[in-house]
Amino acid sequence: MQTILTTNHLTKQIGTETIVSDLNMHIAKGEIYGFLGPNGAGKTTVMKMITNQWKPTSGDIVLFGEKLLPDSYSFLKRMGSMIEFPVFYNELTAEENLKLHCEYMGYYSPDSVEKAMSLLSLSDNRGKKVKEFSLGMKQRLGIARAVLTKPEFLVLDEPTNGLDPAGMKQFRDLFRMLCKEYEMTILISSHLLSEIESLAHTIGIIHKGRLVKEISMKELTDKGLEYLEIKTSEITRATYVFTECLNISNFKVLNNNLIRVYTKEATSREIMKALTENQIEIQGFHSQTESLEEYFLKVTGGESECGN
Ligand SMILES: Nc1ncnc2c1ncn2[C@@H]1O[C@H](COP(=O)(O)OP(=O)(O)OP(=O)(O)O)[C@@H](O)[C@H]1O
Repeated sequence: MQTILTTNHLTKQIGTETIVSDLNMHIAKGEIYGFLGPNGAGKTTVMKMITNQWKPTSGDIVLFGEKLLPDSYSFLKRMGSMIEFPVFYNELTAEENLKLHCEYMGYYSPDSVEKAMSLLSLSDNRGKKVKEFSLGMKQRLGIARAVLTKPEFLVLDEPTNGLDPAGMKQFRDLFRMLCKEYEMTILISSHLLSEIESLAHTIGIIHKGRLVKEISMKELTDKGLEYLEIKTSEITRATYVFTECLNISNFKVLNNNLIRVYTKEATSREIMKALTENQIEIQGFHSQTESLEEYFLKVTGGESECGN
């Protein structure tokens, strides 16, 4: 599997504050990588370093197989990005802004501007000055500019900001299409779990500047987020049975009579059998599936500010 981007111990300090810390991220060619984290986690900072806007304090970034250096301008031609709020020449029209970007990037393809505007449903507004654009329209124009030169790698920072639900869905469909038909690799940040869940092949979860988890959606699904919740007044003995008899390490004591066991290491039948054989009184026993949202809260220590 070819890798488009790897970061090695990527760290960014501003003043005395470490905003991104020892971050090791891996993005495979052709995938949509969902970069998930609560507000202020460090997503934008990482994206600014990847797009060479900010220099890392330490660590490095390997992009398209080569180390990114402060003067690595050629890489940028292979990338499209929209980070934070897109900025345009407000007195120029949407079409003029896009044409200008093509010139700036040295990209000459006669129908690219038209195509990008049509992909983003902007064709009817081509002649409108950007200063007359709504926030959602600017966001569309930002994506149009990012995809204009058919980049291999697209870096999008919370691209659905300012969009209504129909617009969000349209964007998701567009990203899937760009990935599948244009073979673009896409890094997309979000604090909205629902957005990432249905889109990404891999998710990286950042929390307080650290990548706390990087996992493929397939692995996440296969791993199974199914768990059993067992109610018993004999928590200590039950945990002993898990570790000593069943060799289960993935469980969590929720309170003094409730325990949650992630069931990949043993079947629920085996768990029930072992508990009853050890004369542990079971007051409740049921299986549930953890949502990605719960998973996210778990790995970020329950401090997420996420919402749907
Ligand atoms: N120029 C700066 N100077 C000092 N601190 C900064 C600067 N830019 C960002 N930070 C701080 O770095 C941390 C990470 O910010 P960043 O914007 O990367 O997070 P984020 O995950 O993109 O958040 P959000 O989802 O709110 O956009 C925050 O605590 C922020 O206050």
